[in-house]
Amino acid sequence: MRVHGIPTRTIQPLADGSAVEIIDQTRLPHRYEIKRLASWQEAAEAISVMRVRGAPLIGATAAYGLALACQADTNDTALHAAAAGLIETRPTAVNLRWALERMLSRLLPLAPGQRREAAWHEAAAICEEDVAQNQAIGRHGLEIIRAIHQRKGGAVNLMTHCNAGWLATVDWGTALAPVYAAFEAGIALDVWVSETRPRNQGAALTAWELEQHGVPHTVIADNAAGHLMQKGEVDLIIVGADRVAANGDVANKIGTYLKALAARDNGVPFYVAAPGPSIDFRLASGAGIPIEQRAAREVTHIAGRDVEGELAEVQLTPDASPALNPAFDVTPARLVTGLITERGVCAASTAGLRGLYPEEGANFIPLPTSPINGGGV
Ligand SMILES: CSC[C@H]1O[C@H](OP(=O)(O)O)[C@H](O)[C@@H]1O
Repeated sequence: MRVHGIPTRTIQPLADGSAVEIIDQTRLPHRYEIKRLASWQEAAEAISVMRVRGAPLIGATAAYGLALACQADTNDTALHAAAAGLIETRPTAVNLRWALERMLSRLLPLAPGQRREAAWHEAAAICEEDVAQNQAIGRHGLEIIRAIHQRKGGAVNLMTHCNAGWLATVDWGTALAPVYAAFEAGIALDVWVSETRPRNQGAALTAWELEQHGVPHTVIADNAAGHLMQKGEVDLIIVGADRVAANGDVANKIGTYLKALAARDNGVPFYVAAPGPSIDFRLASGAGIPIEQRAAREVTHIAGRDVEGELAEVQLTPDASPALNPAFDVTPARLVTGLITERGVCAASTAGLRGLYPEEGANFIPLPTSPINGGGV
C-alpha cells in the first residue's frame, strides 16, 4: 500500500540477498522506521517482539529467516536449528509452521550448494502469493460490502478488530482488503476501528494505515463495540484470523470472541477473512489451537507520544497488581457468518472449507510428523 504516497510493502528483500528490510511496527504510528534483518536470529527477534506481526507477515518473515540462515550455512543441521528457533517465536498463527514446513520441504531435498538461491526464491514466492491471495480476498469481500451498500442506500459502517490490514501481511491485508477494494470502487464506507487492548494494534496500526490511504474511520474503545451494535451503527464486521481450524473455529486477537457474541445478539454479519495458509487443515477444532500468553507488562503499561512529541511508556496499574495477558481467543464457528478466503466465501464449517480446498480433504487428520524438529504447532 502507499506510505506518504509511495507504494510500500511490509517486508522487502535486498537485491544481494544479504538481508530484508521491514517496517518496525513497534514504532508506529508516531515513527516510521525501517529495520534491516540480516540473520534468522534477527528475524526471530522481530517476530517475538512484534516488529512484524500478523499471521501472513509472520509466515513471510520466518520464510526469509530461513533464507537468511541459508546465506550463512546451508547444511541440514543449520536449517533445522533455524527452523526450531523460528517456530518457537509465536505459537498461535499457523502461517509460521506452514511457511517453515514449505521452506524445509523445498530445501532439504536439494544439495546444499543449491539451497541459498532456492531459499531466496521460495521466500519471495510466499510473499508474492500472499499479495495475490489478499487481493482476491479483497475482491470477494467487496461483493459483501457492495450488497450491503445497495440494500442500505448509504455509507456502510464496517467494524474491525486489531490490525488485519496490509501491515499484517506483505500487502493489501486480509480483513481490510475488502475495505480498500470498496474504497477504490467508490463505495461510501466508514470503518469503526476497535483500539484492541492491550497492544492497541487497532488504535496504532489500523488507524495509521487507513489514514495513509484516506479511508474514513473512527477509533473506538473496545468496550464501545457492543453499544454501537445495539444502536444499529454497525452494518458489518470483518476480522482477520491467526488460525482457522478445519471445522471453521477461528483463533484471532483477544476480544474477537466478545465482538462475535455481540454481533450475533444484534444480527450483525460477522465475517472472518483468512487466506489458505491461515487455515489449519490438520486441526479438527479450535480447542486445539495454542493461545499465546504474552508479558503482563503489555497490560500494565502503555506506550505513546507525550506532549513534547517524544515516545514514552507509562504505567497504568498499581505496582503490586498482577496482570494476565492471553493474546488470542477462539471464536466458535457457529458465531461466524462466513469465511472470506482467496478462493471465495464459504460457511465456517468442515464442509465449507472442503468445498474450497478439496485437495486438503485427505489432511483433515493430523500428520504423523513435520519436517520441523519437534513437529511444530
Ligand atoms: C491477517 S492476520 C492479522 C491478525 O494477527 C493479529 O495478531 P498479532 O498482531 O498479535 O500478530 C491479530 O490477531 C490479527 O487479526
